[in-house]
Amino acid sequence: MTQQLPVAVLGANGRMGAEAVKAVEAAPDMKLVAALGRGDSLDSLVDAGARYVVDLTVPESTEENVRFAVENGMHAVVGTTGWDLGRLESLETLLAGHPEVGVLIAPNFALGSVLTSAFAAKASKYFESVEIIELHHPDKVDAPSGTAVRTAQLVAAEREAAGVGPSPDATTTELAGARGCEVDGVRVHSVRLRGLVAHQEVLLGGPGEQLTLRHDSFDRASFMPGVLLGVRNVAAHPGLTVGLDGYLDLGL
Ligand SMILES: NC(=O)C1=CN([C@@H]2O[C@H](COP(=O)(O)OP(=O)(O)OC[C@H]3O[C@@H](n4cnc5c(N)ncnc54)[C@H](O)[C@@H]3O)[C@@H](O)[C@H]2O)C=CC1
Ligand SMILES: O=C(O)C1=N[C@H](C(=O)O)C[C@H](O)C1
Repeated sequence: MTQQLPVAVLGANGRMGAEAVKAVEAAPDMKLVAALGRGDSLDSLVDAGARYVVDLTVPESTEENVRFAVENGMHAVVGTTGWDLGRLESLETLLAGHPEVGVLIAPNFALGSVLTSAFAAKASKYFESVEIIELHHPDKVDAPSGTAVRTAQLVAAEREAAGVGPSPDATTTELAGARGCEVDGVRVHSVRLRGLVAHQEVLLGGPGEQLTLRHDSFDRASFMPGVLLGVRNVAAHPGLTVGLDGYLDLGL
């Protein structure tokens, strides 16, 4: 058997981290060498011989964690939200000094979600209107979701390239928040409801018709194949990759 990939999970006591620990332990080509929770020292990653770091922590911690990984030559697979343009630019600058290291920032590890975002972006230039509704469990600390932000960015880029204007909207009077927030000109609405896990709808509207693209993660098991795929591929993709689609051949 080929050598197992030495993997560390950060945020190991969280909802996603606990699931990732189980997934890595069950993967025959990986060895879990560290499982860190809040307050644990990052130096223990070096002592444990980690070569791959899976970050599933919180927006306040993830940047420092990834910086530590990169500076110590470890590849990072990151599911944590909060990676805005400024953070991504700083990370790219850091990675330029460590050209052998790969980092994957994956707003969503579920294959169905990645496909939904890609399909939505492709379809969006054929419709006058587009809005996104993301629906999550009420323990989520950030809104809108990272997935919705990423989807809106992909949609906006595709529409701009095709010369499609903004979605029509005659609203002149609004109770604050009634029309959601705007990401790159695309309206995003966030629902938080007990019982939900992670769900998203992209609504596309044209005269007399509507196309709805919906993805549902009913269980965090849905994210694990993507986490493992990320670990298996990150070393072969030095530098920064945003979105699991960067490792897939979607042919779109
Ligand atoms: N990319 C994807 O497919 C998915 C991404 N997420 C994102 O992953 C992140 C985690 O989500 P959940 O597991 O639901 O949150 P959670 O709150 O259950 O878990 C986060 C854990 O990280 C720990 N933590 C905070 N700072 C830390 C540090 N410096 N080192 C080690 N551990 C630290 C916390 O104590 C907590 O146990 C969120 O940003 C969420 O949006 C969640 C689901 C899927
Ligand atoms: O916090 C969550 O639960 C999730 N976070 C990610 C996001 O913000 O998009 C991925 C998924 O939606 C679940």
